Amino acid sequence: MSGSAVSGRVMPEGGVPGEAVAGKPAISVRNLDFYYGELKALRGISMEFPTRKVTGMIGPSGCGKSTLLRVLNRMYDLYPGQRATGEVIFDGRNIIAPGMDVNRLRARVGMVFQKPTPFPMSIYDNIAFGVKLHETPSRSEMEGRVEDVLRRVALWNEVKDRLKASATALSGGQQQRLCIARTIATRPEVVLLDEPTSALDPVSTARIEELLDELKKEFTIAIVTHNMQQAARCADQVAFFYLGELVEMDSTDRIFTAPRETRTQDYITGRFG
Ligand SMILES: Nc1ncnc2c1ncn2[C@@H]1O[C@H](COP(=O)(O)OP(=O)(O)OP(=O)(O)O)[C@@H](O)[C@H]1O
Repeated sequence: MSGSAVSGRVMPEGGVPGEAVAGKPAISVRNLDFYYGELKALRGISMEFPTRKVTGMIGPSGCGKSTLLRVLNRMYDLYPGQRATGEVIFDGRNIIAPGMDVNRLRARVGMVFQKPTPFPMSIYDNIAFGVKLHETPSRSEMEGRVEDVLRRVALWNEVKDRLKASATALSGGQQQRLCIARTIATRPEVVLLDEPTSALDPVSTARIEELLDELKKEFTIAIVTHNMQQAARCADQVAFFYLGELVEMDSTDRIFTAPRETRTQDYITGRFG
């Protein structure tokens, strides 16, 4: 076995999980703990999210995957009693330290949720709304931006004649693509996706997965999924979590063909979870 055991966790040769996948990290997590009141939901997480790669996050229900995503753009700040310690370095700064402009952070580290969550407004305004929070583009620039992001999520042809219609009238798959368009419209560096296809049919799921392949040319992506095939298809590296700990993270091939840890092997072969 290559790699070294650190605190009961197996790391790739030479250091922090994530370094096995080449490239400069967009986000580096160091010794992160997270608490919901008294409950410690994340324990000593250290990992890298390589730039313009897809990091898949897997593990049984309650192991802390969504919690980690919520730390990466400080979504937890909205809830009293929730706190993080350690370091999450993004663009040279520890984003969980006080003094961070969290609104700006959330534009740079965008999030897409499990259930499509379009705002109750038009398709056009769903995209324009977030952009206007951070920029003041001219009307024609905004129109160009809306068209561009709708094309990139392969929704333009379906909606170009009804941009002023309500987004809530779209199908679930269309709504999720709109939510991804809305997220990338603020030109983030990182896109976080929390089980983005679990509420969608197989055709819509396939379209979102194709889209991820396109998006990773431009964005660093972290995706939580319960679907092993999806992780295998989409991710460059996969992190397996169990009871709030990062058990193992490595290239997707390695995790699915030769995991170092028995718990990872048991999970990916369906023995628990
Ligand atoms: N708002 C909350 N208040 C208190 N505890 C919470 C809260 N949200 C999550 N937890 C707890 O934190 C732990 C991690 O939960 P989290 O939702 O991150 O897991 P998960 O791996 O994303 O699970 P799932 O796959 O079911 O979405 C669990 O023990 C959960 O019960």
